[in-house]
Amino acid sequence: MAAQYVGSLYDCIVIGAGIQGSCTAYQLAKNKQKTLLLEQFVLPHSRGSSHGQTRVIRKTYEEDFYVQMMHESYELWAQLEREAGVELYRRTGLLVMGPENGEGFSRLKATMQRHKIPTVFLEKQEFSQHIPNVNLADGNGALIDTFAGVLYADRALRAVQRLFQSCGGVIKDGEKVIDIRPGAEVTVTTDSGVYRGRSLVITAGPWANTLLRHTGLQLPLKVVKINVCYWKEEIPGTYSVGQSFPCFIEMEPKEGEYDIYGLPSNEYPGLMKVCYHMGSETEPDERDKQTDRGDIDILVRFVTRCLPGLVPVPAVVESCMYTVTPDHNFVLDSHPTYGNIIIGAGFSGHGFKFGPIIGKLLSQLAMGQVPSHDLSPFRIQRFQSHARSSL
Ligand SMILES: Cc1cc2nc3c(=O)[nH]c(=O)nc-3n(C[C@H](O)[C@H](O)[C@H](O)COP(=O)(O)OP(=O)(O)OC[C@H]3O[C@@H](n4cnc5c(N)ncnc54)[C@H](O)[C@@H]3O)c2cc1C
Ligand SMILES: O=C(O)[C@@H]1CCCC=N1
Repeated sequence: MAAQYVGSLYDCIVIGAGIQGSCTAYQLAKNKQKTLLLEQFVLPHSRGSSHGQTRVIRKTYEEDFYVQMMHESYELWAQLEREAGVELYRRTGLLVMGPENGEGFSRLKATMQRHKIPTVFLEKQEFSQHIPNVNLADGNGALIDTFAGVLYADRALRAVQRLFQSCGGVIKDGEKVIDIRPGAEVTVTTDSGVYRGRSLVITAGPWANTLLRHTGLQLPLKVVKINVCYWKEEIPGTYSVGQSFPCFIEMEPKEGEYDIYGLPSNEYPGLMKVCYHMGSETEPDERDKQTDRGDIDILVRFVTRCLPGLVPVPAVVESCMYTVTPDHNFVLDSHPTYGNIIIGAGFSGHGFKFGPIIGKLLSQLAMGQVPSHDLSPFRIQRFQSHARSSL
């Protein structure tokens, strides 16, 4: 057999140049680690989870651990803006509407108060004065997280990748990883090369399990296609950033249904993004064959009831994917058998805002450091009854 050429040794190889892999690679390079970032598609691309113009950023979480991570993530986004010299965040506020006496909404209110997050609690009588052109459902309460806003996602991803390269990091795009050989030095084979790393970070989004198979591990991840819907304003500007319209989340619109969320019209003038926080299962490489529109039916009913200034038929539908864990919490952990393989996965449709802090935490794991936040909610061990390991 012909000897295969094995390329130079990196301190760390990161697989996947979505927001999590790119932020991790940047943190590693900033810490003087010789780092290679591998991406299967030619960049930029729209086949994973990090593309598109906008994402919501907020501290509005029920769980203390997410709020604590978001405190630092906001600081790191601001630092990225300074380093890159581009605007990545626009403050709009976030309106949260939810069953006033429901468990989720009550927990959210309590967490906001406990963490002293600047919040306006809206009484029913004053709701339409503060938020015109929105119908608050009977039985719903409302609050505004005043520092929440919009992240410019595509711009942020490009900025982080640029900063990574400016620290000496190497990006090889259009190179699909086809094999991983664990060991003291991990060997990573792509369709056009072989690389070695002292550590490996797998941040492959919807393809996480495809790659983890090479390491004998499978996680309970469900990949779903999201129909990203934009809706036309009857009167252009009604729900726009220019009119200070906030992002919003409606929690549990109906029993058994997932949240619905929206962002003010901005990237496509006259169109507001309103989406359902779940989709139908898909294979990541077969996304466009998944044509279920049940989520769009739910959105049409919601827009008709709640947002009377929008035409209740989506004007633009784009596609994206979530990789969802059973508890909707992330996976941030070392591989159970190979301590130098680090996994960032299962971001469950809410990971973008955490990109910089996740990058910091995964890089700390890859460098063998103690992570600066408690990662116990994100351990693989919590899936013990689900995880299928062939090791
Ligand atoms: C419609 C939508 C709306 C969202 N809204 C929000 C929001 O408002 N706020 C928020 O915080 N989050 C939001 N999210 C979630 C957030 O965008 C994701 O959690 C985040 O982008 C996940 O990033 P990732 O890097 O894990 O995955 P990806 O972006 O999918 O990156 C993984 C990368 O790995 C590459 N890869 C996979 N396999 C290989 C291989 N074999 N070789 C080389 N490369 C490989 C892929 O090509 C891909 O580029 C939203 C997501 C969607 C889809
Ligand atoms: O993560 C977010 O903030 C958005 C909006 C709520 C549902 C999922 N993504």
